[in-house]
Amino acid sequence: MKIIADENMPNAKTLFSHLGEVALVNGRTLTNEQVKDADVLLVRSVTKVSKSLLEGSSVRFVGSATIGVDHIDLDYLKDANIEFSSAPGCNAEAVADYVFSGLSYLYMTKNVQWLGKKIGIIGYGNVGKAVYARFVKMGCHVCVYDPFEEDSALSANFVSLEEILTCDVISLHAPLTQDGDYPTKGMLGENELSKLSAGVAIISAGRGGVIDECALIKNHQRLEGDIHLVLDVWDNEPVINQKLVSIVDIATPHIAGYSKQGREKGTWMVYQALCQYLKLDIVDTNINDAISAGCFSSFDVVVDFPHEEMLARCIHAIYDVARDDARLRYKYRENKENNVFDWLRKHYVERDELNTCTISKLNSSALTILSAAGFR
Ligand SMILES: NC(=O)c1ccc[n+]([C@@H]2O[C@H](COP(=O)([O-])OP(=O)(O)OC[C@H]3O[C@@H](n4cnc5c(N)ncnc54)[C@H](O)[C@@H]3O)[C@@H](O)[C@H]2O)c1
Ligand SMILES: O=C(O)[C@H](O)[C@H](O)COP(=O)(O)O
Repeated sequence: MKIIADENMPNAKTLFSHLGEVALVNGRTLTNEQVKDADVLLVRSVTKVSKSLLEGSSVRFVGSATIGVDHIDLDYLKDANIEFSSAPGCNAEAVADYVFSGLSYLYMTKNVQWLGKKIGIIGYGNVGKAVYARFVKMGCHVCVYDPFEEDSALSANFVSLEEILTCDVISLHAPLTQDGDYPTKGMLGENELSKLSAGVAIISAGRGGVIDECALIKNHQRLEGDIHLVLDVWDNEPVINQKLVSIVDIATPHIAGYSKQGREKGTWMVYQALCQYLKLDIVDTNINDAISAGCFSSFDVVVDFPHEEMLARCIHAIYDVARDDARLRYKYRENKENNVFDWLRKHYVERDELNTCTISKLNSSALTILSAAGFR
């Protein structure tokens, strides 16, 4: 069996080699010619999987080690009788870590107070739920907009999109969709963004294209810069709008989900799905062998800062979004070529999830808030 896998899929050779010959490829530039004689195709979000990529090939199984599936033509795969599996939820905790690291950055650099404030979440899937749960445990007033979930049995404080626009913090976790009843493409456009008040913080870690970037720049001007922006995802990646980069607080290259554990889990979930498809037992690799433990298993915090500062210091000890922002700005200054975005992603400096780390030696209210933030 021939397996083509994206070279940025961690552990792909280790996990899949016993099933067949594994060839690692650049997922962004993959061609029909390269996949022609493959049986299995394993991708990440940068590969557009469509008829033009697969027609005439022998591919029978496509796995995407990602949460988002907007790069996959699901209708085509169904019509062509090609099995598909993705990795729902694999990096949800990583994205939640990113959100709180971003807010902590805003607190430490601009004194943006968010604990106890009104928080709006767009999209109540695996990521939205993880983020929602953390904010609720921290005692924030949290609202969520998700037209597909509001009538379900799920309990959450569902509100309208208009209400979300009145929140102090807005965290975006909807997929990119172009059609259906509630397409997300441009869902935060001029009409919506013109309703934002000064001082709002927006974190965008779902997909580029959900926010209309021209309207965002325009409203940044309207609010005279009094809007705090943490952007991980962009329209037209990997070629991103440098004007927008220049006005946001944090600009990162689509790495919110790039914890070591989140990426490994993505590969692991696809591996499990392929074994199931092939009706094979999952060869004696259990999930604890496939997913790394963190580098710091615990640390003591003995100084009692105000909660936001204590949170920021602890979160940033494990993951500080500012380092990814600094790398992005530095690389774009040094090198104007278009491959900067993908280079940064390929050479990402690995980070652990907060949940790999235990914190001790604090009073109980401080410990409660840190465990709400994701620490063990
Ligand atoms: N930046 C990153 O590294 C990163 C990492 C993981 C996921 N993502 C993106 O985040 C998205 C969300 O991840 P997830 O795991 O929660 O996915 P999910 O599929 O579990 O949930 C998506 C939720 O969005 C809701 N939704 C759909 N259309 C909506 C609309 N118009 N308005 C509001 N909500 C809407 C759905 O009902 C669903 O509940 C993914 O689709 C992916 O594109 C990005
Ligand atoms: O949808 C996802 O899971 C994320 O956006 C994912 O982390 C993107 O990473 P990529 O597949 O582009 O490496």
